[in-house]
Amino acid sequence: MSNDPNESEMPYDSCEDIGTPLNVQLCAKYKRSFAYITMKDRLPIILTQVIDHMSREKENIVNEYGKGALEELKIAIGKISKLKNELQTNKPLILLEGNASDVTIWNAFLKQLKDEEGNDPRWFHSAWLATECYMYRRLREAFELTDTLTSFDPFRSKKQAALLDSLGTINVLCTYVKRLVEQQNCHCSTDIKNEFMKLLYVDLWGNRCDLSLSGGEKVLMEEDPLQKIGQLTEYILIDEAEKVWNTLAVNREKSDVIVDMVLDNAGYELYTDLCLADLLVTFSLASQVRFRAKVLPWYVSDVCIPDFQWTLQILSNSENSEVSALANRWLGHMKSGKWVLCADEFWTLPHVFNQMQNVDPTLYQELSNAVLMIIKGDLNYRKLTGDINWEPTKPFSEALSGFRPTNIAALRTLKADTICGLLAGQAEDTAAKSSEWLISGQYAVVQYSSL
Ligand SMILES: O=P(O)(O)OC[C@H]1O[C@](O)(CO)[C@@H](O)[C@@H]1O
Ligand SMILES: [Mn+2]
Repeated sequence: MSNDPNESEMPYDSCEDIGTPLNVQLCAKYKRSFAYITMKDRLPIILTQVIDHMSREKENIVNEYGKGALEELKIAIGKISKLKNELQTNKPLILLEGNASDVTIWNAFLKQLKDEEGNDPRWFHSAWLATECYMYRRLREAFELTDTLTSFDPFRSKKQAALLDSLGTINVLCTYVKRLVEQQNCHCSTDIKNEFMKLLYVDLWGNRCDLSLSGGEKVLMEEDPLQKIGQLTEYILIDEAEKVWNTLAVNREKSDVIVDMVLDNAGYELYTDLCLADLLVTFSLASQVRFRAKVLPWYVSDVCIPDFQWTLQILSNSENSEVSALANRWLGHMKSGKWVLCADEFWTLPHVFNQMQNVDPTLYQELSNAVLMIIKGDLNYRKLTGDINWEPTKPFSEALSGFRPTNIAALRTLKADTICGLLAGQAEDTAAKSSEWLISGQYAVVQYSSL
């Protein structure tokens, strides 16, 4: 390894052949970690796919964004190739350019991200959470600084295909949910609880469908997700769904009961989010659900505002009359204000959630006005619990490290090597059954922390 901290090097030489030590943040410098595999293999593949997509779709992109887009597309491809090279050769992370509103926060973050020896942050040596978020932000920069491609989303077609490919499952779920919400008066509170639990689990398993883990490949869903719930129970390592229900039940029928849902992936997962959100407002468990989307293309499949709108529009135009009726009902929720769609900058910053109160006090305050915050997915879980290699038995509420805007429910399938809140011996038992238990998406948790 070179002694000159500014000289780039091949990352593989400079990483230690050990796993992540306990109680430190995940980082690609530990070769026996998912962070290392992600930096070395997964992220370069994602960037290559973006470049291939842009080259292949050149004509269509020019048709959509205008003639000037051709030249800017070439320049953007060059920038993304450079970005990939910087990553693969472990260069220092450079500051962001431009006047976008998050640039100052990002650059302040990057400036304080020195390593223990005071060296500049680098792809393989700095916190994985920071470097991976930075990659998506730099990708955005390649389009943001153009005249013609500012609204271009390199993952849009993958997200759209993910929804269209899961229409079979969506049809099945739709028949069930439509009947449920249309017969809202025939349900006693035990029924409502059962239905809530079912849709919560469907929503949980919907998180298996992210496209960043699969390298952009489709993740096919079960034909009938409701039938699968029972078989999947043994894969839920921590199940605090009952506590989530209790929080909602004590506030039922009250006014001003807001539930925030921090969204994760577009496609089938978003559909399951919407089904659960319909149940919440229909059965007076919430007077309003606020969906929290991303402001820029993120981790391949995350929901941005246009993805949310496109999803409702496509479903409302469906030839399947039940699918279109349910989507129209949802458009009605948007119109009436029972559902609100927000996009907040904080979710695409590199900060862990316990920094929200300092970085975005307004968002923290808004979340404090909700009765419950449902946090979807693996990345959000990592940010929620600090992205630290905790002792697996570390209590969930302690791992939140002071982030307590309201009651919190985290719904996550495990796709990164961090976990907390397990019983003694549970991590070892699960690892004995499946060595990939932390990263395969096969296992899940529903974790709850009360205010
Ligand atoms: O969509 P999710 O559930 O946040 O998953 C995102 C993916 O990104 C990572 O957090 C990092 O690449 C993975 O561990 C996970 O597969
Ligand atoms: Mn995601």
